[in-house]
Amino acid sequence: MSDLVVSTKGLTRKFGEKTAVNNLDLEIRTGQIYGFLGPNGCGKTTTMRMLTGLLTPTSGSISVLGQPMPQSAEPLKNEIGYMTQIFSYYRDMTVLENLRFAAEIYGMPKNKIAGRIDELLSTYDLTENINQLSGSMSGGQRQKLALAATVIHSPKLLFLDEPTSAVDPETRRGFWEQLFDLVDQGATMIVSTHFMDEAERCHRLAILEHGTKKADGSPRQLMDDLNATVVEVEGAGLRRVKHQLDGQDDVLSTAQVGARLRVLVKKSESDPVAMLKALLQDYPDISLTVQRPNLEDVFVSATKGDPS
Ligand SMILES: Nc1ncnc2c1ncn2[C@@H]1O[C@H](COP(=O)(O)OP(=O)(O)OP(=O)(O)O)[C@@H](O)[C@H]1O
Repeated sequence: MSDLVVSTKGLTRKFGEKTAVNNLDLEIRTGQIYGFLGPNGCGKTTTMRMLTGLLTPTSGSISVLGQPMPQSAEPLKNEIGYMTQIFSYYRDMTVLENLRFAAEIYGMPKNKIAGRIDELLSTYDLTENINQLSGSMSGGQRQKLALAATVIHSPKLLFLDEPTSAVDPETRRGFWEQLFDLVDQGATMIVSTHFMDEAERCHRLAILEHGTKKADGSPRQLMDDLNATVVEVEGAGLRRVKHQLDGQDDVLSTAQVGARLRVLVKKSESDPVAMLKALLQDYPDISLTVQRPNLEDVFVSATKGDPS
């Protein structure tokens, strides 16, 4: 049996003249956290809406859990959970009321609802908030409620659209621990993000820009396969050094990170340090060292853009 949970071929969505998603081929396997990494407007939400059957593609095909989308959206409703970018539960309802409402939407058997809600309140640390209006909760608590409501029917496949963009780093870490618990229980998930640290936690990633997939693979594989050498420059006058290097043929990008300038040099350059030294003869006191690539380097090299 195929372990493909989601596959698409040539998936495209246009809005008038605008191509939001362009010829996207995806293969997402069971038990993975698969990330869509890209800046605002690169097509992450549009892709998720097509994969969940909420939006019809302009062209291309989609298979989700072995069934065609959007035709199978209704029968697959109970197998899928979708946590949208904006909190989509009722702010003027309590935590308990929202969870009961979600259970009813999924048509859960009445005798299972109370037990499942108790379980979720405890897992997501919401027991004390049970009678609190969700509109009066903190962003982190609301996010836990949204996740609890999304998984109330124990879906096999979860879509999470920029789930942690409104919460602090500690809450984000805790949230990811909960995602790994869900994977451990057998779920597969697709998570969109524009945070590098979040993308690095995914098993696999697709880097998207202007609706096009620029690269995909595991974060480690993408870093190992980077088509550039990373050189860090340290010393005085980094802003001037940057301006000197920007636009040079073999320099893909420069970015200042604190007191260092991170320079991506084309892989075809056999001695990038010597090449940079030659360009920077007027700066005798700077030091240059080759560094391991990180995911941001991969992103910059794949898109030559700004991760926003
Ligand atoms: N209903 C729509 N009508 C017209 N254009 C749309 C529509 N939905 C999305 N778009 C456009 O398609 C492109 C992709 O948008 P999308 O929301 O998928 O990006 P995204 O990567 O999810 O970004 P964000 O995180 O900001 O939502 C954008 O240029 C957007 O303006």
